[in-house]
Amino acid sequence: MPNRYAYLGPAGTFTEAALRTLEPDAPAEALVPCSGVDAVFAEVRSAGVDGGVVPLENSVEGGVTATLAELINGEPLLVTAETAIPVAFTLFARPGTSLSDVKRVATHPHALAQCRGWMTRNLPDAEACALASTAAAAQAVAEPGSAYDAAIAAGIAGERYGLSPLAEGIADRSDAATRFVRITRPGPLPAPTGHDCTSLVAFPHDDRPGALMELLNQFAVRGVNLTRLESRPTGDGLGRYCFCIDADGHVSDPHVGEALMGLRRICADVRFLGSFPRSGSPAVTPLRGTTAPDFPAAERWLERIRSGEVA
Ligand SMILES: O=C(O)C(=O)C[C@]1(C(=O)O)C=C[C@@H](O)C=C1
Repeated sequence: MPNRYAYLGPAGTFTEAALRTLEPDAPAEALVPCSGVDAVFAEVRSAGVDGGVVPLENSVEGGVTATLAELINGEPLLVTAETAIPVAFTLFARPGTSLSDVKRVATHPHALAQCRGWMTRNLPDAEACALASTAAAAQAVAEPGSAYDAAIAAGIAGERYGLSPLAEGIADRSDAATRFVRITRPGPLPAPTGHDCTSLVAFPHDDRPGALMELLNQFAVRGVNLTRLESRPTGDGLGRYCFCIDADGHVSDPHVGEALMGLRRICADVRFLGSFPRSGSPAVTPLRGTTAPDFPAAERWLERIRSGEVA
């Protein structure tokens, strides 16, 4: 039996495209469309599938709240892979519709945010309606007697649901990309590749001067490069935040391991989300004294002086 993967559906979402990139050999019957990000997490947690793929962040609109909330507060899961794919949007309608007929536009809130400029210029009076995904919007527009006149979706979704393009390339930024992650139940970590990302959430003890700097210092002094820092409310009241952090390196790398231990000592809690191969640009050059071999070398030196050897 091939591994089965849940994804934010229906067929034709950017998430499906990401899943096909991550699992190119998975047969169509192994891909399980879900109606929302929370449903993907639920399928993975209940072992209905072997893994799931969800959007994590967009280069224009930022973090995907539903995914972050599940990763931060839900029953712990592991991130085991990532991919970033370019996203471009088309306005689709039922054949025969013209732009002047469009009064209600359905799409995903992240897609709407990326096309806001075009919408303001071209459809200033249209009502925007939030649906669970761009493909769900295209599917809804295609239904007979639909409550919507048009959908903002990926080219592939419009084709799949038999819609006609009214305007292509309507995103405010033509170079936008969304990062997707594969989630699984806790288990063995992906092996280090030398080009990895470690993802975690740090919960500081309390609000005081220098708390965030102290947290960041755990990485800085060990030469661990951070590629993402996002503060999210913990839900425990205004001003209470946790920090979502992505760092270069694998938790089995000595310098990453030391940074995580330092973080664990100074934080109320640290949730490890995973170490997985990084997609995209290579890591920055490590600073002197912070390359991977520098750490075991210093440890051996400490052992020698502790055992009375003259160093
Ligand atoms: O609706 C989709 O097609 C999705 O895969 C979701 C999603 C998102 O959540 O950001 C993915 C990429 C785009 O940025 C817009 C929507």
